[in-house]
Amino acid sequence: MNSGPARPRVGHIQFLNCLPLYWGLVHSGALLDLELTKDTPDRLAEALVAGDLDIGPISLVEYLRHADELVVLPDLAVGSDGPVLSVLLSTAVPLAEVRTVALGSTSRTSVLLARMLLEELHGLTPTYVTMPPDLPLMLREADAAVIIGDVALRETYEAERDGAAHPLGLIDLGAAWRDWSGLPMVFAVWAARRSFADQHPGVVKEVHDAFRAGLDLALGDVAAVAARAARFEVFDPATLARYFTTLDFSLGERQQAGIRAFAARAARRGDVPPLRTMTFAQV
Ligand SMILES: C=C(O[C@@H]1C=C(C(=O)O)C=C[C@H]1O)C(=O)O
Repeated sequence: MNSGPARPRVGHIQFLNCLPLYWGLVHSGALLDLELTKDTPDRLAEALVAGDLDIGPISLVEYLRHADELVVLPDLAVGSDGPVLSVLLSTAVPLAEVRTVALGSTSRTSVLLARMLLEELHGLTPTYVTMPPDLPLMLREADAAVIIGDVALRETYEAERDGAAHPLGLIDLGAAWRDWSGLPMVFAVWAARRSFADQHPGVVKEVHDAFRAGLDLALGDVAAVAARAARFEVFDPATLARYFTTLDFSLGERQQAGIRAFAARAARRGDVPPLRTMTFAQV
């Protein structure tokens, strides 16, 4: 039997932030044409850079570190233009007294954003420790913690529910970035390995089309996506619907300006090489 061409190896962030994309792939049937790997953002970035994945989401900082090996898929990102709800600096002491910060190990971009804000905006010089994303454990070791994804979304909603009784301070880093820079924050983009895109431009276009169409499908029916997702999540449908519509999945001019502003700051600190140009996949 002829083995036929292999399915593209595609990454998927196993956080609620990417559930609308997954819904779209399921409903369009495009999922059948992909070999999908679900994982945390840190591991997906590592796999894409190592060549174990062909296409996938990549934390912005890891993209900036490997921009020469990657091409960006247009019109797709995980970001926010203001509050994001799921990227937090959580504090157990007043901000000015923060001396130690635990950085969640699944994040590359939000942890750097938090460091920039603490050091450059607030003039603090804390010491940092990287830890698994477990907030109570992190705050046992440090005065503050940076968390992303579902863990952070839960903390946002508990803080809203508790009001003044909530024991922790909370800074939404999407909101903090916009206040500081005036721009949207892009936490992750989708990219293909440049060598894969050169060899299989049609496949990259197909995957991009499937993502974009799937996302439009999901965002066009957010109530249904939220209701279905709520069956197996701790969040209620209204909470999920609000989250899915707060996230900014676009990668337009303002989002790209946000990327350039973040990249310039990160490069100035020596955390990433200077960004020359963002090369987009031909789709
Ligand atoms: C908005 C989010 O965006 C993310 C944040 C990332 C990071 O900080 O490195 C990476 C991928 C995205 O999942 C989130 O996870 O809540």
